Amino acid sequence: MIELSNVGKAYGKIEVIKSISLSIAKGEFVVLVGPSGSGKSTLLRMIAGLEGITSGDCSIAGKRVNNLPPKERGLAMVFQNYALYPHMTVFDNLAFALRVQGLSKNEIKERVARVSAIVQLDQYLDRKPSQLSGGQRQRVAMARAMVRDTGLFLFDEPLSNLDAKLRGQMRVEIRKLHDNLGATSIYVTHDQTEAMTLADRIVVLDKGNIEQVGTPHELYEDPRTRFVAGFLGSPSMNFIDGDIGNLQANEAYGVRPENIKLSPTGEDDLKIMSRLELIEYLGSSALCHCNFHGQNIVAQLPPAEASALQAGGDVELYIARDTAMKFNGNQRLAA
Ligand SMILES: Nc1ncnc2c1ncn2[C@@H]1O[C@H](COP(=O)(O)OP(=O)(O)OP(=O)(O)O)[C@@H](O)[C@H]1O
Repeated sequence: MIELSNVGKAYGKIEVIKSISLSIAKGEFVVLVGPSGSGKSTLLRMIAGLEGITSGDCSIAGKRVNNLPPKERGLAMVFQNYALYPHMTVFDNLAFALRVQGLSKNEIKERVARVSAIVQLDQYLDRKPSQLSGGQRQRVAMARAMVRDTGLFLFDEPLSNLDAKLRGQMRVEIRKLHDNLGATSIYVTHDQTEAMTLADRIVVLDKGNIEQVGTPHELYEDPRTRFVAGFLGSPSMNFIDGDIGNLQANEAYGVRPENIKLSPTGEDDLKIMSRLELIEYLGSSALCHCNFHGQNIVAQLPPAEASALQAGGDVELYIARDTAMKFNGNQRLAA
């Protein structure tokens, strides 16, 4: 559906996208994730036609689109901030593009009903934008892009201004809509939870390069670099160096918080004597923030185990060696 070959973008001498190649199949939900400034939005806007392409080729549905204006690319872009028509009701804001397309009244009503239910605004169709909260306005904006049903959606952080609960609900609804329409979607976020839960495949970007591409499971279980290992997973992976195991200079262990235990797991554990500084209760688990020679180590424990501990005391941590990854600099080493 989308083919990027050696696509690059430079502003003057500064290369913000460096020769990226990526194929996206019809029906896929691909999430571009990375820290601020990694080039996610720029890459998405290049696909949309809102930014020029400095080098390489971008094709959509088999057609090279490098020089095609956004309108002619057959896609809908869902932004975080998307202007609404202030004098029109929510219904008319949503129906506007469909009327221009010449759809029948019934078809328009049906599509508006479906999409407004997804964004939980079906009660507000008669209101004007000025009578809505900020989050509601944002959802109208999203719905307005989605109602067009172009088969290809580009999302740029559409949920970032919403509260956590609504964000969780809308995430599920976006994924359902994608599945129901058989659409192809590319979704930009810096939120690793959104990436893990929404994506068929995640593309991790750093400094304008692709660090790794894979399913959420592959990237979590088998990250190729320390950057990817540290970026995906919440709470994030601990990196521990110094006098443990048989680490060489420049090497570190990577240990997920859920793999740290308070009692031995076998013969060959990594053992860490640390100082417990703080316990954070999350309800279904507790995060124990421990200090090992100045390094913060987070262990995720069942609340009952954590409640037996005292902040300020020493605590011995055990890590099964086969759950620990090893890194040299940014590179993952073989186990
Ligand atoms: N018009 C411009 N001129 C020069 N540099 C730019 C321009 N637009 C963006 N950049 C730079 O390109 C890089 C990538 O920006 P981009 O917005 O794609 O990052 P991002 O990963 O989407 O970040 P964020 O999560 O903060 O939105 C940044 O370093 C940014 O400063």
